[in-house]
Amino acid sequence: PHEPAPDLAGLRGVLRSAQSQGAPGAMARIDDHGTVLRATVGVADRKSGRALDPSDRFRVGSITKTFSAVVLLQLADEGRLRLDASVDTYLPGLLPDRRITVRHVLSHRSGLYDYTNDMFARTVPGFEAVRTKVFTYRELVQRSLKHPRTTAPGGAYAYSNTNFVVAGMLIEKLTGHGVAREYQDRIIAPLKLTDTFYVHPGTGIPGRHTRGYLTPDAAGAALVDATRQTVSWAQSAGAVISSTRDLNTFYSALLRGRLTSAAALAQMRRWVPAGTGQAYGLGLRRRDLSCGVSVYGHTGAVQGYYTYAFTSQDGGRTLTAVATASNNARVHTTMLRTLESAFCGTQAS
Ligand SMILES: CC1(C)S[C@@H]2[C@H](NC(=O)CCCC[C@H](NC(=O)C[NH3+])C(=O)[O-])C(=O)N2[C@H]1C(=O)[O-]
Repeated sequence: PHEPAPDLAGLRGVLRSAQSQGAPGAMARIDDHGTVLRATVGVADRKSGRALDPSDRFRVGSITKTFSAVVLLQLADEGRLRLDASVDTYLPGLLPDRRITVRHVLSHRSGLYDYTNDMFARTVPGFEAVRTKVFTYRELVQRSLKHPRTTAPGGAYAYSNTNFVVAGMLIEKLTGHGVAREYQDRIIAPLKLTDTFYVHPGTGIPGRHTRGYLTPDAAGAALVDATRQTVSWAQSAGAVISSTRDLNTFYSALLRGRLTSAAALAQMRRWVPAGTGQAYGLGLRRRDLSCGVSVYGHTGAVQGYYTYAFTSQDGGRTLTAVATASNNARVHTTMLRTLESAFCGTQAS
C-alpha cells in the first residue's frame, strides 16, 4: 500500500504524552524522500533546563545489534563466515552446544540465557553496580552459562543480549579488530555518520547530547541521571551512541542495499515470529502497522533512553524517535505510537 503522509501533529501529540508519563524529553525525526520533519518536547537536562534539540546525541541501546549483524553479514559476503556454521567453528569451546549456529545467535534462537535478567532484576541497584564496571565478553557469556538454555538451538525466538555479545566475539575473532574499528570502517565512515560513536569503556557521550534518566522501580522515587556509564554490560549488544539523523541514514541505507549484498539483506529479512505484529530477522526487527505497512529497524532500551528506529521497505521514509526515560512501561508503549504517526499518518487508537 502507498504510505500516507506523516501526521506531524499526531507525532507531537505522542511525544507530549510520553512527556506527561514521565519522560523529561522526547524527540523524533522523519526523513521522507528528502524531506526532513522534526519534533521535540521537554528538556535535554533537568538541572539546567536546556531544551532538547533534535540533533542531540544519545545512547541507542540494542540498535547496536543491527550494527553488529551488518558487520557479520558483510563478513559472510566476503566468504569469511558461514551463517549456518556452528559458533564452535570460529570460537571453539565457548558455548556448551555445538549445534548453536551463527544464524541462531543473530536471530535470538540460540537458547542462551540473557544475563541481564539477573543483572537488572533490581533496576537502580543493578545499574549502579555496573555503571562504571568494565567486563570482558567472556565474563558476560560466563554469566549466561550459569543458567540452563531457554530453548534447544534453532527453537523459538527468545531475546537475549548474550547472543550479541557472542556476535561481538565473532567480529573480533574473524577480523582481529575490536567492534569499534569494524563499525567505523564498515558503517560509520562509509555513511558519514558523524554523530555516531562506539565508546567503550569510556563513560562520556562525545559532543552535545541529551541526558538520560532512569526511572526507579519504586513509584514516585526521583529519576536517576544515567547518562554517564560504560555500557560495558552490553558492548556489541548495546553501546553505540548516535543521533536521530544518523540512525535514519543507517536504516535507510541498510534497506536500500547499500551496506550488504542483496543476498545478505535477504538473509537478514528471514523472519521468525517475535510477538504481536512483530518479527525478528538477523539483528533486525519487523513491525507490522495498523495501516498494512511493515517497517524495518530496531528498538533500544538502555538506562535513560528508549529508541525506536524504523524505515519503510524501500528505505524511502525513516523515523527515529527517542524518549529520555527508561524503566517506564507507559513511555515505552506510548513511543511505539510514533511509528503509526510516521508511516500510517494516523493516531493508532
Ligand atoms: C528488548 C528490549 C526492550 S531490552 C533489550 C536491551 N536492553 C537491556 O537488556 C537492558 C534492560 C534493562 C534496562 C532497564 N530496565 C531495568 O533495569 C528493569 N529492571 C531500563 O529500563 O533502563 C535493549 O536495548 N533491548 C530492547 C530492544 O531490543 O528493544
